[in-house]
Amino acid sequence: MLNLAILISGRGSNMENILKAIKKNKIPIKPVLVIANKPDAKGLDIAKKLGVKTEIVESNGLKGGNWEYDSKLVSVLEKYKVTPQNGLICLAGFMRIMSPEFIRHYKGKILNIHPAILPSFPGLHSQRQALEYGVKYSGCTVHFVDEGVDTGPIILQAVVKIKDDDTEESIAKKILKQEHKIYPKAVKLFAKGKIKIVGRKTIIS
Ligand SMILES: Nc1nc2c(c(=O)[nH]1)N[C@@H](CN(C=O)c1ccc(C(=O)N[C@@H](CCC(=O)O)C(=O)O)cc1)CN2
Ligand SMILES: NCC(=O)N[C@@H]1O[C@H](COP(=O)([O-])[O-])[C@@H](O)[C@H]1O
Repeated sequence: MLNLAILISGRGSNMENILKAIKKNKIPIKPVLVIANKPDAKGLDIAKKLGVKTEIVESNGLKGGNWEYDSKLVSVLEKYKVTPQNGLICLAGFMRIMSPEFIRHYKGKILNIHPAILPSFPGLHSQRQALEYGVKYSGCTVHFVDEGVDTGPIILQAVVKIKDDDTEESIAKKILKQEHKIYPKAVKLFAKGKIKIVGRKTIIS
């Protein structure tokens, strides 16, 4: 069975949702670790209450895309036997760009949830980008993480309608509801070996 590590920076609602779905739906993957890059990440206590080990690997001002930081992550991940051979890493509100070295080390073993229908509105504050652009629909995307920002092969997407009286907060709230539906589904598909990467696309069996 694969070992799962979930990386967070804050609230951790996607992490919590994945852990509860694994237990409730008997998803064949073993959650062994939650890592936060911020010591005050609220999700850490939630993970502990759900019986999952936690570690803090602080950024200490190191910019994203930095192997000095990511190499520390790899040491912790391997301590918990989350290796390229038997591991899956889920980025869940982990607000750091992963370095090319980290991506190469865990090639095809890193997923991310993004609060927009990629390739629209990559990067930060995607819900605000959607509001300011005036789109009528937005949503969320689970994708493989590659060396680009939010450019990896897409696994699952879900759509929400944007109404004229929506705010950044109300948009984020309804997108998050969809995130909580598709991320556990993507973890289940990966754990069951149902996802095949073909070029820059995925084939789901
Ligand atoms: N190599 C990749 N790393 C990450 C990806 C990815 O697609 N490729 N996805 C992100 C998640 N994410 C959007 O979904 C995202 C997270 C963070 C940033 C960003 O610009 N971070 C800044 C710091 C911001 C901060 O500290 O608040 C940075 O890292 O310098 C953009 C997109 C996860 N990583
Ligand atoms: N660009 C990355 C990004 O914006 N990620 C977003 O951060 C939130 C984390 O919430 P959570 O901590 O409650 O899971 C989620 O909405 C996730 O899509």
